Amino acid sequence: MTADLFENFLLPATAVESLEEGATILRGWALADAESLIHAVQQGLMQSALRQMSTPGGKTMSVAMSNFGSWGWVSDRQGYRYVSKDPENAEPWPEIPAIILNLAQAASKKAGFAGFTPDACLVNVYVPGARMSLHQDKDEQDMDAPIVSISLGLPATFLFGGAQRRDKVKRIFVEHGDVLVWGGPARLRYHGVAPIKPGEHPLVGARRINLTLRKAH
Ligand SMILES: O=C(O)CCC(=O)C(=O)O
Ligand SMILES: [Fe+2]
Repeated sequence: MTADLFENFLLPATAVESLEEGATILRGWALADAESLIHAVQQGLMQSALRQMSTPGGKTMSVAMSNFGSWGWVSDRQGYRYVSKDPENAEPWPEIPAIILNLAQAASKKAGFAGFTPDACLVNVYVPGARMSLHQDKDEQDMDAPIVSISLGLPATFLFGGAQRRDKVKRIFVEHGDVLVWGGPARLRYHGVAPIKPGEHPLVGARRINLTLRKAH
């Protein structure tokens, strides 16, 4: 019996799927750390609570959000931007928990982007019915840095489009523990999330949690 038969015995399987040049799905990459990640998110949210922001056009977003890191993404009547303090409490955003930072850095390296140093972690919480319409992530200063997106809780259909809004969209089923990385030639791809289907996840209930790590500055 060979040793390598047991080499990865205790590690959950991670399958690496290439979506296109610069875009990778790491299936199950966050699975082993999921409980610790969720715990870290809950801790951070005690300091900077979830809130439903409004779009520049005045609509309330269906996704509830908060941020960890030196910079937090916000939206209001003035537009989209990164700010260093939580407008709700005028305090700096909580630090990015080490477990989240380490995982994002390992994932980006695995996907071909070594040296990723995110300074912003957007926390998106979806309840069934919540969605995110097609958009580009373009409020960051450094387009050389990739985006790492961690999915926890209820599954979702991630919409991954092209360089133009009208381009064909791939529908990607993402579930608890999956990590998406996109950067380089794929950095400005349109993307979004289809309405979350009703369901119950054993760790987080009727919710999907998404952590999006970026380098804002
Ligand atoms: O929830 C997701 O998977 C995507 C979130 C996203 O695209 C964003 O926050 O910019
Ligand atoms: Fe996005």
